[in-house]
Amino acid sequence: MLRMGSVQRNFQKTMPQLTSLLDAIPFAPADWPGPLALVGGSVRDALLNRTRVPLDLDFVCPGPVAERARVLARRLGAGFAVLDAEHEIVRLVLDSGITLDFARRQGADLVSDLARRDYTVNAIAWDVHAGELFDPFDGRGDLTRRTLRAICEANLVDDPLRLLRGYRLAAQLDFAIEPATRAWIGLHAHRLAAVSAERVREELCALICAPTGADALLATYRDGLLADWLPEIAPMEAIGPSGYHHLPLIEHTFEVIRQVDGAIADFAEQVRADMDRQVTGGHSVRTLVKLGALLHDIAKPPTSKLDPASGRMSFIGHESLGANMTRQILQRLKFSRDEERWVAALVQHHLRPGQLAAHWPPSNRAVYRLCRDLGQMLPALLMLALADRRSTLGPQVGQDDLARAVELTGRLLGHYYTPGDPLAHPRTLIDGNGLMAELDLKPGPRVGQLLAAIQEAQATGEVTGREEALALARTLL
Ligand SMILES: Nc1ccn([C@@H]2O[C@H](COP(=O)(O)OP(=O)(O)OP(=O)(O)O)[C@@H](O)[C@H]2O)c(=O)n1
Repeated sequence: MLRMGSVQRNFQKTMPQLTSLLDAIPFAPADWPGPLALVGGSVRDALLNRTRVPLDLDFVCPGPVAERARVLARRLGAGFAVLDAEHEIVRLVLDSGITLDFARRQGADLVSDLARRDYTVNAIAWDVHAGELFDPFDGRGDLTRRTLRAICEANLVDDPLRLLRGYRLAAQLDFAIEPATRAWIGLHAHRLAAVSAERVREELCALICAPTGADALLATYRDGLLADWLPEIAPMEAIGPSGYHHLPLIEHTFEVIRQVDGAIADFAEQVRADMDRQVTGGHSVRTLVKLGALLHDIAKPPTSKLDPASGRMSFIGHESLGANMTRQILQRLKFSRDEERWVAALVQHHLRPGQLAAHWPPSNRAVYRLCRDLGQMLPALLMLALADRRSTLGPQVGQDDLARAVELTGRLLGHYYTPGDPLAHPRTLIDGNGLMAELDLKPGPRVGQLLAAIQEAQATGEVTGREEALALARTLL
C-alpha cells in the first residue's frame, strides 16, 4: 500500500476521512500508466480541514487513464461516465455519492499541469503513490495567509470563468483576494461575456449562496463582471433612498440578499428544510429566494417617475415589469423553466405580504388569495418579503412594522403547513365534472370561473357544503 511519510501523516491528521477513503481504494502503482495525483479543491479543503459535501476527488495521471479508471470502476462497482473524451476526463460515482474524476495530466510533468490551473490554493497535489504533498506555487502559504492568488494573469485570460470563480472561492473560503489578482480580474472582467451561460450561472448561484455572498456579488458588480450578464443592475445606481428605503436602491438590493438567511433562520425546521429542497433545474429554493432578492426591484429604474406635487418618486407597475425582466434574465442564464417561473413569481408578488400586513388583521379572503396564487412558492415569497422588510428602515416605516411582518409570516406559514387548512388547502366541495353535470354546462372558462368563486366563498365561510356551492354557482349563472 502507500508509503507512510511525515507529510502523509500530517495530511492524515488534517483530513482523516479523506486518507482513509484513499486507503480503501485499490490504487496499486503498477496498475497505472504513471504517478497518480489528487489535485484541486479536495486537497485544498483537506488542508483547511473543511468538509466537502458532496465529496468530489480529482485525480490526474500521465498516459492513457480512461481505460484504467474503467477497470477501477468495475472493481469498486461504481458508475462510470466519460465527461470529456478529447481531454480524457472520466468520472466514477461510488454508491456513497462520492465522485472520483480521473484526467490525463496536462503538460510534461505535474508542475506544468499545476501551472495551468487557476489559483495557487487549487494547485497543490497529493501524490497518491509516493504519499507526498507537492506544492510548487506555495499554495499552503496562501492557505495560511487566507489569500486567493492567481497563478498568473495569462491563466485568468485562458479561461475567464476563473475571474468569477475567484470571488466565489474567496466568499466560500472567507479569503481575501490578493491585490494583484484583483487588479487582473478588473482588467479582464469584460472577458466573462465569452463564457457559456451555464458555467456563469453555476458560479453565480454558488456565489450568492456563500455566507458572505451578497458582499462578494456586490464586489463582482463593482469590478465590472456583471456588466454583460446582468446589465439591468447598473441603472439601479440612479435611484437614491426614499421614504421606505433608508439606503440607495443598489445598496438596499444587496442588503435584502444579506437578510435572506437571517429571515429563514428565525423560523421552524420545516421552513428551513423547505428552503433547502431543490426545484427542477437543480437549484435550491434558498438560491431562488436570493435571486429574487437580487431582482425584486429590478424594474424600479424603468418605471420611476417624479411626482411634482409631493416631490417623491413613484414606481407604478414595477413588480409586473420586474417579473418580465426576471424571465428574460433567467432565460439568458439558461435556468430551467421551473426556476424561471419561481423567481418571476417572487418578484411579481413580493409586495403582497406587506399589503396584507398594512390592513391588520388580514381578511380570510386576502389570505386565501395569496395562498392560491403562490401555492408551494408561498414560504419562499414570505422569506423574500421578510428579508425586504428587514432591510427597509425609511422615515415612512413604523417601529412595529417589522414585528407585524414577522407575525404575519408566522400566521401564513401556520396556514400553509397545516394539512386541510381551509384557507391554504381548501377541500374540493365540487369538481368541474360535477358542476357541469349538475348545471348542464359545457366545458369552457366559465366552469373554471365558477369553481374559483366557490373556493373563495368557501374561504370566507359563505359556502360550507356541496349544496351551498351549487346554489352559489346557480346565482352566478
Ligand atoms: N475554471 C477552472 C476550473 C477548475 N480548475 C482546476 O480544477 C480543479 C477542480 O475544479 P472544480 O472541481 O471545478 O473546483 P474545485 O477547486 O474542486 O472547488 P469546488 O469543488 O469547491 O468548486 C480546481 O481546483 C482547479 O485546480 C481551473 O484551474 N480552472
